[in-house]
Amino acid sequence: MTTVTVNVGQQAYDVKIDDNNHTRIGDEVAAVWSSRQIALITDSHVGPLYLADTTRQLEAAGFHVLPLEVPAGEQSKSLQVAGDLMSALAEHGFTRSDGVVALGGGVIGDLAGVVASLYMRGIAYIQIATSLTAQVDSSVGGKTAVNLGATKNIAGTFYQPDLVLVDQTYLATLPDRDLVEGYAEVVKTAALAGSEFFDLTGKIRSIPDIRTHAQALSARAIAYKAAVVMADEKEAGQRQFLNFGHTLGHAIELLAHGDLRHGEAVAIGMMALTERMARDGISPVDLVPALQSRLTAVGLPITSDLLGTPAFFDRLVNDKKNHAGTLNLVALAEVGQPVIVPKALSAMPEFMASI
Ligand SMILES: NC(=O)c1ccc[n+]([C@@H]2O[C@H](COP(=O)([O-])OP(=O)(O)OC[C@H]3O[C@@H](n4cnc5c(N)ncnc54)[C@H](O)[C@@H]3O)[C@@H](O)[C@H]2O)c1
Ligand SMILES: O=C(O)C(=O)C[C@@H](O)[C@H](O)[C@H](O)COP(=O)(O)O
Ligand SMILES: [Zn+2]
Repeated sequence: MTTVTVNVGQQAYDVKIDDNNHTRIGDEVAAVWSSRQIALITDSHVGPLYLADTTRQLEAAGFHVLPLEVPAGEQSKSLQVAGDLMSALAEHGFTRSDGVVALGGGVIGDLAGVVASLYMRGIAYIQIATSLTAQVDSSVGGKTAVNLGATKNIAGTFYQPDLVLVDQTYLATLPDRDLVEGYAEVVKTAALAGSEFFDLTGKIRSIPDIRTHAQALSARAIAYKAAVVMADEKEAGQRQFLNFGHTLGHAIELLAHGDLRHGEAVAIGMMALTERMARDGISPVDLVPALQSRLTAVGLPITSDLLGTPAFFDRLVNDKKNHAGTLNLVALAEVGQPVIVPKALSAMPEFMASI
């Protein structure tokens, strides 16, 4: 068992990484919560696989469980779905003594986090991370979000969970494409963290390699992310680095209308920005093939026709690192040395013209 403790202000919680966690859910939840009602939120892919057993374990530990299932996929990250879930909690008499457990990937974690943070102005929250994205990134740090129309993660909160359970056993049922999308966030984190972690990703040459090393990748990625979040929970400074690849990536993700997963779009965003920054002497030239080799080894896309289109530039305005018309782009001066490169939004079309 690897335990990473995330200490933010007056609140601290554990991220527990172990391939037996899926059998210990009742005990682990009971160790942090006394008896209460639990809204167990999952999606239509994870539910049929794990909802019944998770419910059984929580009930055996003395909890009353309200299972709530939403359609799988990014479209469930909406105010409508969040509102429907909160209405269900109200109908079932949930109070501030009750809690929300997210059982799923990043979509369920982000959505259930919104529900937990808004219902009665905040009730307790636990994440059981079942996808690689959730196990290396989204379950930790307290960013919750839904999308509004064409804008990604535009409504949300910073709201930390009481516990995160990570168990690579769940990945056995995760389809390859969803696994690989999560791996893009691993490459992002490794490039930010430094050469030791980045060199490790250089040894991942196939999808089976990701599965073999998932636990080690998760432990390293979460340790790095936890340290960043503890230093800057609300993204006033260094937490912006975790957005490497996301400014361009989120724009592409939205314009692809579901054809690209989040991690795939982030992979494209990391590559496009690094190529451009290398040309300006901000990023080292050899970082371009190093990133490209890690991403393409597992089949991640590295470019898109959507980059540089007028619609693409229109989307950049909604990035949370846009301050009064200046975009704070995250680039790498070296592996392990992220830097902020401010660019006027109005200068972006010319800046990216040659990509
Ligand atoms: N809050 C954060 O810090 C943060 C960080 C990274 C990504 N995100 C968000 O996370 C989302 C992407 O996360 P994701 O890749 O987990 O997507 P996802 O939650 O949609 O999961 C991907 C697919 O895998 C399925 N799935 C999940 N676990 C499974 C399992 N064990 N077995 C079988 N199927 C399983 C899901 O049903 C879905 O179809 C995006 O919305 C992104 O914006 C948030
Ligand atoms: O935790 C963070 O901080 C991140 O930026 C992690 C990202 O991987 C994640 O996709 C996040 O949701 C993006 O946040 P946003 O603030 O750009 O919506
Ligand atoms: Zn991300």
